[in-house]
Amino acid sequence: MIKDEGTVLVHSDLDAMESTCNELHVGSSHKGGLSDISTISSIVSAQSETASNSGQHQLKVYLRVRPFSKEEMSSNEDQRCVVLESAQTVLLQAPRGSATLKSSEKGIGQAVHKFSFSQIFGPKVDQANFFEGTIKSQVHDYLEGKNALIFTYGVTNAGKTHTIQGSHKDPGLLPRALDLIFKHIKGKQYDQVNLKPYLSSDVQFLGPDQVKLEKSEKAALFALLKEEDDQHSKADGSSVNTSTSSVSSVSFSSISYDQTVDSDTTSEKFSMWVSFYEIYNEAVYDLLQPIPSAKNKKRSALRVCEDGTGNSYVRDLKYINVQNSGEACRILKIGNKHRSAASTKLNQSSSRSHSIFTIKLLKIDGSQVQRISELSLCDLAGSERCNKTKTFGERLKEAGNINNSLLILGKCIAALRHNCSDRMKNNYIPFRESKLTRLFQSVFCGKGRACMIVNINQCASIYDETLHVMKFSAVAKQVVQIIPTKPLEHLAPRLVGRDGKPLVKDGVIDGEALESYLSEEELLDEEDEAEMSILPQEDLLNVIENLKEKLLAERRRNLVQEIEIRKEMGDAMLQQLMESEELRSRQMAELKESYEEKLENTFELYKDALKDHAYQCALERIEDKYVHVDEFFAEQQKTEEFKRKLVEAENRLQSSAQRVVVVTMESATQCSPESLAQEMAADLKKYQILNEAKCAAENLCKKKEEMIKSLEKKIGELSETLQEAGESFMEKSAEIEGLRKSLAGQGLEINRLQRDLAEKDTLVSSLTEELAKLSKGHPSQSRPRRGLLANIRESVTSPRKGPLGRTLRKSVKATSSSTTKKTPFH
Ligand SMILES: Nc1ncnc2c1ncn2[C@@H]1O[C@H](COP(=O)(O)OP(=O)(O)OP(=O)(O)O)[C@@H](O)[C@H]1O
Repeated sequence: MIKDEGTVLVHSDLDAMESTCNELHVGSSHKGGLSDISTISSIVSAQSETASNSGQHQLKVYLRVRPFSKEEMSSNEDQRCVVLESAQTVLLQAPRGSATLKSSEKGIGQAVHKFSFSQIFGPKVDQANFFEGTIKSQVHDYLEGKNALIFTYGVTNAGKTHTIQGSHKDPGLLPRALDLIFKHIKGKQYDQVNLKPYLSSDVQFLGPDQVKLEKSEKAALFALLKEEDDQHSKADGSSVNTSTSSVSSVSFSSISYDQTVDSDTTSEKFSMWVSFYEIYNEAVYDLLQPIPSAKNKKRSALRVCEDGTGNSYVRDLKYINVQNSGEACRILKIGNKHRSAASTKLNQSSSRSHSIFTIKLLKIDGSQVQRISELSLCDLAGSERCNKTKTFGERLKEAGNINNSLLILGKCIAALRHNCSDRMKNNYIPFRESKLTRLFQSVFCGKGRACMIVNINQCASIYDETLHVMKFSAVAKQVVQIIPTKPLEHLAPRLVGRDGKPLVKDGVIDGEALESYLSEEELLDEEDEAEMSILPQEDLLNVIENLKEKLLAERRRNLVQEIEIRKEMGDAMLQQLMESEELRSRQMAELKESYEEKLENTFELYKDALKDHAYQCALERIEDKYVHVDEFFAEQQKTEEFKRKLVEAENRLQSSAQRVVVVTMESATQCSPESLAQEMAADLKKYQILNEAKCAAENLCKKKEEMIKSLEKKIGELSETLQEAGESFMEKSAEIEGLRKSLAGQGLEINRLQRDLAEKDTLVSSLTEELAKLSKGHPSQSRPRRGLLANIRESVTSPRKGPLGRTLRKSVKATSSSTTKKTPFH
């Protein structure tokens, strides 16, 4: 929050601040330009640097905005891309022509982005205020024994080297830190050179000859600088004052602190050692190592190793004892001369490597080293893109390596952030994928506090890259480091002898401790063999004895590890088998159920289909000539009625005919022939009517009989159809029966498979028991070792043929025969 011009109230609750990049819609004004805010941020005190007591620290991410150079000022570029809103927030507004603006116009992303930082330092902030506002408190913590890592991140030409090193007149963070440290230890310096940092965080006790060697190396290094200076001055044709004072004049006369030096009342002493190396094209080079004069001779790269505690260190890296800031500056100068720099399109002298300057401070009480603390300042190479910098050939390869290691750094930071946001998750952090992250790993994992300085320049031409850097930093800001609150005194460094063996108070070599202390890389390798050949015979024998012991111990460790791995693998296999068996039986049951269901459904479908079919057929056949049953019965009744009437008519006809005969006979005797003829005509007429009725009735009867016959025929056909339907139903039932039988067969197959599985279960459990017996025979060591992965790989890829496998079989035999006789490893 800006109180008034020139004053800033530091946000009391940094955690509450927005820590991610916020995308805003265009509309924020360009008002309140940089100069207003930059003057404000310059006086921010180190109050915000207070570490939390909980041991959790949000990664400090500072932003430094470089001022425009004269050329940039006079160019026509948009100079309003970066707007400092407050001491913690900054707006980035995409300039015309930038890819970001083009994308936002297409509706992808926004044109304005807002970022927050632990603290923002504008272009007018000078080096002294920047130091005060950023790492000064961390340097104080370092003097109290806390490790620290400070690294700068940004595109090329953004001011990273300027921030870390500065210039002779305007020194940067490193010279200021050195100066502060020397002021703090003034009068308490350990004036001997016999205690030297060793491996990652231990101390080596040097013998007189080693001390001599150290001194001569240092003198040679300084002589080299003098020589080079002489050569340069001859080439320049200027005269140079070669006295020590002239060299130490490189030190920072401009630095002045109100630092009261403690009076030397205690027996505490401090010894300071510095190293300077670079990571160039994924290879580590010692910048304090003279560059080979022969043109075709290459600099030798150093190896990154891990000590017994898993911390990475650069093997054979030179550490030089420095007594004052002048000497430290000369070391920095020598290293800078050897550093890989080149002229790129964007920067006249662009650092093409990541350079790391490390200061190790030993706190010594009497002859006891109480603690060792480490401060590293890392100047990362620029994160530019190749097309912007017009890089080709070697430059392109450099850019590729730079971008790759920065990409991995980004991945590590993102994974750390992810793990912080969800404590339950423990995502893999790819520290081992680049040398840079390997060396940063221990700090990020709690060995010390890290702090990131983001450098940007405001040029519109590099806006897209700058935005990328800002997004990276937004992620970094969310990383929370968990640092043990215990002071480092509790972790007093291990003191080792001249040949790297740990020393105990009475001077006796502790072989056991040594064995567990040395890393795999410290075991016999080609270089060791080469070194051995120049030792006297007695020493050689000792070395051989020592190596034999180490080898034995290593073999035992490998054996135990292999047994453990095999046991783990056995358990895992068993688990997998059980799981797959369970899965299979579940699948079988489900399959059975689904088959049964399908069969039932098909059966029902067939049944329905048959019914439908029969019904349809019957319907089709009777549809046209359908006669209702009631009608049929009515017709039958009518026929019966007609038949009855016909019989009656016939009877009546007969009786009439008889009467006619009688009457005729009577008439022939009694009546006149005329009346008789009339009567006969009338009777004949009656007879004719009756006969007609009879014929009609007979025709009707015939018709009805035909109808009955056709209906009987239809019924016959219907019963035939039903018969056919019944037969097809029987066929389908037989089919269903067949399917049921095959299902029963499958059930038997499942049972057989289950029996097989049970047999395999017993086999696995017998194997597990065997393994358990084996592991009982060999007490396990759960300490994880480097090379475990190699062992696993070996045992997984060639468990029978691999050397580890052979070792196991041999060792198992040897162990089983010897366990009863002796226990050599206890
Ligand atoms: N805060 C600043 N004040 C004045 N000048 C600065 C500032 N920061 C950087 N410069 C100048 O800008 C130029 C580029 O800076 P520098 O070489 O430090 O960039 P860099 O980020 O280290 O680049 P590279 O990654 O290519 O090495 C130098 O001339 C430097 O003096």
